[in-house]
Amino acid sequence: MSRIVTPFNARSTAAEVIAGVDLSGRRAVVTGGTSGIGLETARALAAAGAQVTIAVRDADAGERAAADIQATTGRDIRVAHVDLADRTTIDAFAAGWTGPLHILVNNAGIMALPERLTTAQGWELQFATNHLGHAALVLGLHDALAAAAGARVVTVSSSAHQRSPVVFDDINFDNRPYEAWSAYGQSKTATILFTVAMAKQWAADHITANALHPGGIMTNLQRHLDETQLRFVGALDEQGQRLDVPPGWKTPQQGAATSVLLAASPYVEGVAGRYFEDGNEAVVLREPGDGYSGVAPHALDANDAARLWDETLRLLRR
Ligand SMILES: NC(=O)c1ccc[n+]([C@@H]2O[C@H](COP(=O)([O-])OP(=O)(O)OC[C@H]3O[C@@H](n4cnc5c(N)ncnc54)[C@H](O)[C@@H]3O)[C@@H](O)[C@H]2O)c1
Repeated sequence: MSRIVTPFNARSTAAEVIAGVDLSGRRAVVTGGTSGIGLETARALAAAGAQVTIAVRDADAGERAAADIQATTGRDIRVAHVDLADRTTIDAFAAGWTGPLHILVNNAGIMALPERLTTAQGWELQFATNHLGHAALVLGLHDALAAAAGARVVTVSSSAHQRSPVVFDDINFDNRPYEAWSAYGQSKTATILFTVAMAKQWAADHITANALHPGGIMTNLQRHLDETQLRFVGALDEQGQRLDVPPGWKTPQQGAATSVLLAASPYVEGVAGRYFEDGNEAVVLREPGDGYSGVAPHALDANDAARLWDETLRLLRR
């Protein structure tokens, strides 16, 4: 399998990646479309003509985001209530969806919670939100995706997947000390493994699935980082103020570019089960890596992907 290379790079914006693409008549769902990368992803898809629904936890924030996108694109945006840590809202949204769904962007996420929090089911919150919630959503929307005959599922992972494989024997940190980055990393590895499995499981339905790292983008995501951590990643100026775009980081419009590429670009037509960054397929690393670029072998392992698919279905049946 040769590596997919496009004309785009780390500096490309969502608007540049989607220029010339007409999404009229296509329907798209973007989770977490209220801020950061999701907001810019929804905006770019809407600007290209798609009928976009943002699936959001906070309805007021959703309405504000929809008004913002409408003001810049002239397109109506639908807002749906979906809390990815609350199964009932996911199931209600999926059950209420009618007709084909052409694009699903699993974008919402939480990062590096300083303490171990769990859902009502006892699932560690980052695993529950970043992976299980999206898995329930994707599975609930399967028939709508299949009906689109060529649907694309795009999942926003992170280079932080390099920090941990899925620890199948103790996913919820019941028997090991909780560590924020291991928990986030595990959840993001799960999103890639699930993508690999989905691409295989649903190939006959003409549904493609790919995952990505968006780059470093200063958003609400970093709200759990303390000053030391923010300083370590270069996110503060000399006065200790957060920089909008620290050196080497991206703007939200650049951060949305790889999501939009995978959601709509002809450059990746038919491509499935792969992991991208900076608009191109990432290099597969020999070992987990430095946490910045490339994809770790533990995130593409076919056996772990099949195991996670089965384990996810089992957990969601509970
Ligand atoms: N910003 C970065 O540097 C960076 C780097 C790597 C990966 N990512 C990933 O990019 C994605 C988008 O993050 P962002 O940087 O735009 O952050 P953000 O905080 O601005 O956006 C995250 C979105 O997810 C939503 N969300 C969180 N929990 C939710 C829940 N339970 N149900 C529904 N929605 C929920 C939030 O409301 C928000 O709209 C995340 O998956 C994140 O892990 C971001």
